[in-house]
Amino acid sequence: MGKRGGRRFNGRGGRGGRGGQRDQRERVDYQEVLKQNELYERYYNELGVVPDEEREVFWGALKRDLPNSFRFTGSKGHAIPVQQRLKDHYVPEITSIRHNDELVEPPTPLPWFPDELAWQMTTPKSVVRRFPPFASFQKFLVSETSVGNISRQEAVSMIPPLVMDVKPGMTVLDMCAAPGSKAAQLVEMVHGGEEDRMRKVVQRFRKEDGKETSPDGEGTQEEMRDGDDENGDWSDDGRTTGLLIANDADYKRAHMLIHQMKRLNSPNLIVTNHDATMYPSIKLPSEPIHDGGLPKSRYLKFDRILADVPCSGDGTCRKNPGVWKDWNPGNGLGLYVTQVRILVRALQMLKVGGRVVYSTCSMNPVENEAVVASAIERCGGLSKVNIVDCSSALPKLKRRPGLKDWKVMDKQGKLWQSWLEVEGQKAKAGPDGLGKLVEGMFPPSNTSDAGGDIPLDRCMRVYGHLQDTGGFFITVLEKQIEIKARPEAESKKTEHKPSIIAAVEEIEAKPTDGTDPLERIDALDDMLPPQEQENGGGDGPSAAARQNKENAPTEQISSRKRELDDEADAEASTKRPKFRDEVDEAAPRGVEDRQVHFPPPPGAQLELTRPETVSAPEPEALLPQHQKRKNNQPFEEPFKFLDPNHEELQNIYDFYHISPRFPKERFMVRNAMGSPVKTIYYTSTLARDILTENEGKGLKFVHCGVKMFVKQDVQKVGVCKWRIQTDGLPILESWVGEERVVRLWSRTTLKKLLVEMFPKVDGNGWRDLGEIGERVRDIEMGCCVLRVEKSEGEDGFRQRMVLPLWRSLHSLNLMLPKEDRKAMLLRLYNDDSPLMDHSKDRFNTQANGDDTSNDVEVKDELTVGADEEEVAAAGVPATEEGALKMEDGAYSKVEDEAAQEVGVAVGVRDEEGLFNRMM
Ligand SMILES: C[S@@+](CC[C@H](N)C(=O)[O-])C[C@H]1O[C@@H](n2cnc3c(N)ncnc32)[C@H](O)[C@@H]1O
Repeated sequence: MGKRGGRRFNGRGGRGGRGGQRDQRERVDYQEVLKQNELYERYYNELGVVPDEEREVFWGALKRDLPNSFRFTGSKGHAIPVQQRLKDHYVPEITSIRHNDELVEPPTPLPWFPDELAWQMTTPKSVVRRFPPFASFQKFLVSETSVGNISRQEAVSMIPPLVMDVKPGMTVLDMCAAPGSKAAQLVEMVHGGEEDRMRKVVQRFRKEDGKETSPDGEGTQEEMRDGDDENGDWSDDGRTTGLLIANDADYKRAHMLIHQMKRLNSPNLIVTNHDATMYPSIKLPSEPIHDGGLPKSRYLKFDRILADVPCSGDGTCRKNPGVWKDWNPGNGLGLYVTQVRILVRALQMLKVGGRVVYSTCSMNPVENEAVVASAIERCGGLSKVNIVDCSSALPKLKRRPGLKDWKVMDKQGKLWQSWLEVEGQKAKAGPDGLGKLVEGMFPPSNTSDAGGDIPLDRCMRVYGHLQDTGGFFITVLEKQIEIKARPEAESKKTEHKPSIIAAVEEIEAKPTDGTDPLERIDALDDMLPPQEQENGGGDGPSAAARQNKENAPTEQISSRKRELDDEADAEASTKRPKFRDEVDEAAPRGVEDRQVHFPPPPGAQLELTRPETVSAPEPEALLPQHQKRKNNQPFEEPFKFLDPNHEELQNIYDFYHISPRFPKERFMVRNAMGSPVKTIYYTSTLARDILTENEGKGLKFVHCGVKMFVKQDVQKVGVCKWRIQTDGLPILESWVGEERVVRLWSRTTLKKLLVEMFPKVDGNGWRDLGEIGERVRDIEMGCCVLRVEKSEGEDGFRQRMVLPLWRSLHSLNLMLPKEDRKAMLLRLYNDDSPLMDHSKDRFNTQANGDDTSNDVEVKDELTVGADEEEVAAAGVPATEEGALKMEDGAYSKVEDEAAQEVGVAVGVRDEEGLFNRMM
């Protein structure tokens, strides 16, 4: 074991070939990778992370392919039917498949994940993709993944959110969140139980109002009383009042995160783009003043924080073969300082009694136990911050205790027992070669500044051989009382060296309007009672930031930055090749790309966040004034909240007969004028307060809000131009008046609506639409809500569903993207037959000259590939009257006589990625 040599890393992925240049994205078969790295193996063997007798199975597991794991996502109500389909249909099907003369092992639930909502499968992806008997299972996976019901996620990566103990209503921060698998879990937790609560509240409200129409007899007063005691978050009519702020320092990755999170449609999510080592304090509205004094500034503190920090990722070698090739001790050493800074900042922003979960997918104690111990020490010791004993959490998860003793390997591969030994060497031979080693990387002594023996054994280590997973490290920290973190300069254990990235970014981020972010940062102390402040309570982010700023005047920063860049370049974080087996057709490319664990050197990271690499920006001079970039940051449209009495909102409320009880002051738009031009978003109250209170103060908000209403053209005066967007429907539907609701009970009817786009309603068409025929014949044109109700019998549904429906002049249409229709057909009816588009029939009939209908012709090919620019070039605004709009798959065709006269079709892809057709 541990010998270098043998087969060279070659061929499809590795080095060699074309002038020695490595193609970063080339696919390599994991089996072909040489799984040897002398330093990597020697280090972990010397540390004794597992007992000698386990060594062989430990390394054996790390050299095997990682099973594929996935999670059913969304609310429970959403996830359970999809999970049920897997259990009832695909597991039995797979159990009977033979591959290479052996029965295939079907997917199995991860024993430690609640409610069997996460599964793992040992059959290689390549087999599932190519072996014909898997075809229908593969189709299921792809289709449910494409609509966001299944999310591929490494099993161990699911652990940190599970031990955070997030309750609905909590305020949660995910400091390093991209690409967002854990953030998705967290946002689901913030919304826990919301569906049930919201429905119960509506039913109670309707009963009180004498309008009870519940067809399924659910939500009796009895249940309501029981429910009131559960889950606690009833203050906003059952909607969750909690918040997740998901952050990533890399602008591009922050957008990857948005892409991942958007499909969860949470109004309780904000995405930010900051360096977590100096995450800015977020201002809250001041409390009302009663005694005539000055309003006191308030800043947000969090109930839960996840610090899933950038790390060397050496626990991911089962799926990132680059680890075998590139592992070197410098990777972990170089990250220690940033990791400590992120954790200390997390602890500063935490409420007393709150929890920070610190995690990495590295097995290296320098990135794990050493970081935890150093952060505790910097925050004032165990009386301030303690490690939570999680031995009773996730009882079926096999794990090992954190290390209390370890050695540190320097960049040359020499192992050091203790800091004393390093100091001895320094005294003898000078610091050469010891540059990265600092005292904090070594095990804390019992007499450490932590005020006692830090119970590092409460940290959790997960190894690959225990449950056939990757390696992972998780620690839960609890804040006992308010803290004032010791500046790094005073902490003899941490490297006394400014974070150049942090310092440069801080200076760049400084608002030009004269508001110094440090003032806000310092003002965090204002949240504390005076005596706690005197006792060292409250700390701004920026013990580190202040120190950096003080220590690093600009010239010094640039020269030191160059120096660090050089150092980091020398360490050359590895950009790994992409291996063939890692390609997942179902998952968005790059989302699971673990390259992040080999973060680029600091200088490169700065580069990554530069707007130039994000997209080719307009030359600054050509941009309208409100779009000029500030501080070299990419431009983000502002978040502007609508006046609750805005005429457009009033029209919407009137048309849909929305209950006045549904809040009106949470609607916003994303344009500088603050006018509802195209899309109206909905946010929670706390998200709104944060966005408005911090506007123009240097905070980099990059996403918030759920699309609730989208404007489109209509065929008749009086029809509301604002359709309800699928994203916001679950939040709003219960409050929409019966006047705009269509109810459906039969599976046969829904199937027809899913398979057929634009079924005819006029003439005798409505007669083919089953139990909804008369209702849709008579309902006013425009958008309405289709309620699929629970009912008994073979043709009934066991789950209720709500879908948006559009009634146009002659036809009807479910406003669902094609992938959603197909996924539902597969899940509910095991049907993957092609969809039928009746608007095309009408087009053909008209073309043959034997149709008298007024419908407007639709030709698919005219829209495909067209985008907004084309419309702009054609001089037709996207929402111009007379337009015929068509969504990509979600046809919301508006048949308009005026449009017919235009006679030219132009396709537009709007901001939702949907096609709008202009005629
Ligand atoms: C291990 S990944 C996070 C994975 C993520 N929690 C998930 O579950 O999908 C670390 C992330 O930290 C980000 N990052 C690196 N340095 C950072 C910093 N100083 N502040 C905030 N984010 C940082 C990287 O861009 C990367 O996306």
